Amino acid sequence: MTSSPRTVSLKGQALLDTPLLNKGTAFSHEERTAFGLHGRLPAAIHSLDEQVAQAYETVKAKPDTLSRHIYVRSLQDSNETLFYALLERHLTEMMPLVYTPGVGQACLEFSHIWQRPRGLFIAAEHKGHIADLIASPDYDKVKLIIVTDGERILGLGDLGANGMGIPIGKLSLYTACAGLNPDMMLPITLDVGTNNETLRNDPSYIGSRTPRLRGDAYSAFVDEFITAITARWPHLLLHWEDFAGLNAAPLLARYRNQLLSFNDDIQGTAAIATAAILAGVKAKKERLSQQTITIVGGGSAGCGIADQLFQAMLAEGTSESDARARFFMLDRPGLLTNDMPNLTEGQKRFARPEASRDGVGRTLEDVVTTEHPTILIGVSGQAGLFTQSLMTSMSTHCQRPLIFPLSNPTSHVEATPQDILTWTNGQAIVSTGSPFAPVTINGRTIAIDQTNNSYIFPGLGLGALACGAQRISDGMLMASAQAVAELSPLLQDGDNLLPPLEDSASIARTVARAVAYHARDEKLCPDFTDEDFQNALDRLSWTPTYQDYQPT
Ligand SMILES: O=C([O-])CC(=O)C(=O)O
Ligand SMILES: [Mg+2]
Repeated sequence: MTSSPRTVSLKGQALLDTPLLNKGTAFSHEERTAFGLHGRLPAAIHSLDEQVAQAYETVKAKPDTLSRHIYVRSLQDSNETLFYALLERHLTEMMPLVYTPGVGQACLEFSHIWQRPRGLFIAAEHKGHIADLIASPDYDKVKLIIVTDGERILGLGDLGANGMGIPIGKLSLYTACAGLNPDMMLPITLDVGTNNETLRNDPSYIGSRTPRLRGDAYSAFVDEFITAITARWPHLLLHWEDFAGLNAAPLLARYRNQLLSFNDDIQGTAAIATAAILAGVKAKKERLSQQTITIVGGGSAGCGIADQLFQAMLAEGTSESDARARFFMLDRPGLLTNDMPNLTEGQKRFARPEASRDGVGRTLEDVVTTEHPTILIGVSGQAGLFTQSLMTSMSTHCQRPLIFPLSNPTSHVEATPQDILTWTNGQAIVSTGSPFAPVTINGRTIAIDQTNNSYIFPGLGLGALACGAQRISDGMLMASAQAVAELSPLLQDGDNLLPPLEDSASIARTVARAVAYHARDEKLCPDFTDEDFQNALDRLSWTPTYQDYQPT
């Protein structure tokens, strides 16, 4: 308990129903008297530590991931201090529940497990009235929004309004990892319909049962949303999440200079993949521009990763044409080539100059056996794509190939780390997007790195908000990648590419600092001193502890 009591105006049930103020059984006898809580609460009085210990036991006793997810989410909706204390103290165990893979399952079941509103569902029928939806004083403190339209939820595809689980889960990591105050966050789902027939036919589906808005109607809707939020919160950070490939990059390009915003799947994923690869390449005492990089999946993540690795090669002094030649990008038609119709702008940048066979490109097997990639990245959403023969081929041509099956959640991974390490006889440096248990191979136990944008976005957001940046530049993202790369245990004789997740708080601070100082160098924010920056971090920060309350 802190010494200076907080003045609280709510009383009775209203106080217990406010998750950021509720303490449950931790209300003291005096507080129960002052706020009319006697009888509304059972007799026992517990400390936060006791509550966390009890909640932890309850989580462990649940039979499966979904029930654990439902339980921890119910804590968030009833007592956020307890929820975040639990997350912070058991981060590596709790993250897979509130985040991938648990959140993937929760999104699949979202309509069935939905109990209490959190965040905003802005539906197509609200067109013309979006400003009214956000006018409430309830939203006065908002500084950070994660928005999705639910069309590409992890590797699970179009989940419509069920995708709301993702902004909720990702926002909780801003607090659990970077310490951002949860009272400044708002998860938003743009419910523009869904093309998922199964959902539309599910009587319990909570979203709009219409086909997705497309074309001009979609653009006008998002435009109204952006106009409304920038008028309401001029200093907002908007984090775009899990939009489908056809919209993700165009939306980012359209708005990234209009407001402080980034797309986590394109830029956050790219930054962490770059961090892990830079660390791996440096540990092998090689240069990035010497690598041959195969990326399977030409969606937002694949194109984002290619762009950022390309920039990192240029920074090594390589020419544009030499750098481009290092990339092989594959998608559904196989190796992407210039002559293919309907390539996205991002794919065009990495399509190869050779001719396809009537729109069909070379297979992944062909590319691996003939081009001898040293780095293989899977962002395809297709489980099992990295076969044994492919992995053997990778390790035949490269002593220590970097193999990153990054698709989420776990069920969509291109190959499990266990299989990859077995098939390559422990030669591969493996990193996944979702969490995996350590693998023992040839008597050596290897912890599997999670090359997930959760290493980047909490610190990126914290840094950008703290320095008051006007926008998020490519340079700020590269600074975040370099900051994480420098923390790599592999560079200090450790086994892993990335620092452990338990260090998330200090990683987020390091990333925040790198991002903010880079923004200052680029003159994207007002000048600041170290002390200003520290004060700004403190103003944005929150720790899950209980304060004493006194009534107004
Ligand atoms: O949510 C995650 O774990 C990473 C991510 O952004 C995605 O897979 O879309
Ligand atoms: Mg995502």
